[in-house]
Amino acid sequence: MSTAPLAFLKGHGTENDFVILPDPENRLDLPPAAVARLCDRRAGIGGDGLLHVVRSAAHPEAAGMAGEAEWFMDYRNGDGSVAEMCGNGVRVFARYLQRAGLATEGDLALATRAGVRRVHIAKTADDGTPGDITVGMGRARLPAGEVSVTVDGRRRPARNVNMGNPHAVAFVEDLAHAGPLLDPPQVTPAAAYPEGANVEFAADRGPRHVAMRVHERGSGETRSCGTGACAVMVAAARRDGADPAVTGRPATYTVDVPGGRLVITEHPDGAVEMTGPAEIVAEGTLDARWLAAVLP
Ligand SMILES: N[C@@H](CCC[C@H](N)C(=O)O)C(=O)O
Repeated sequence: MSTAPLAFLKGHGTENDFVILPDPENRLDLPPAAVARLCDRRAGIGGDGLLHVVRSAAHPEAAGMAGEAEWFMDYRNGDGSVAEMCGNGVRVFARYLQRAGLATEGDLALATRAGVRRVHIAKTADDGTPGDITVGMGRARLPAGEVSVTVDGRRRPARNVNMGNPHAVAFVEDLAHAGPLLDPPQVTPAAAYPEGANVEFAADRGPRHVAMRVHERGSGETRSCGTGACAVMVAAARRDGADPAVTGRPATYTVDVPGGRLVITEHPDGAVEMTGPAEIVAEGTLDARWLAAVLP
């Protein structure tokens, strides 16, 4: 049983919110039930997910990246499951490092389960507003084969896009057509997503401008998903005849999410970049008695 006080922070990126647990030497055992309790909005701190901040060299999944990236984002979904990548999480993770004096404005490399991600922290404005953060999200993979998403009894064609984690993107005329999104939409064929799927519903707002809602694997409907916004951008560019690999020109889309706005560019070599805000909203100490009951 752990009784030592434990520091936490709370942050969000376009209202995709996270419990942040700094643990440089990877001393914490974080079983799924403990993560789910920390992310519980009534019985815990509350968050869509958890960012466990660990030195790459101290984590078995990241030690191989330690030469390139000092810090590893050990990301967990709100239900305690592990995910490969979290786009909003990377920005919030970088903001935490900046606030803690472990990173400065400018360039930074972070280790994730999807590989090393390059990050740029823009300059803080004169009024103190922190600069936006740009993340090199890697290349999208578009597995072959048709997929579809069924919600409220209506089946819609979707695009299978992998941004390090799996997404199904369905275009709709109206985001309300996604329904209440209380349950995971059904994605078929299930074999296309052996590890489950994040499901995005996207609607046009103007030229190179879309809006989306998302049901996240392991978290439910959230107010933003960075990898999901990138998946939507990539699917929209293919649909619009703007695939940079074909046109030879970068494509930039604005993606509105319920919690804000992200700007995403795909380059002719396939590299996807996402820019958006990230904010730390609180820091504190977990109650030792509560923690002893939650952590093994
Ligand atoms: N909110 C994230 C994605 C988090 C992981 C996802 N739920 C999964 O299981 O793949 C983002 O901003 O990308």
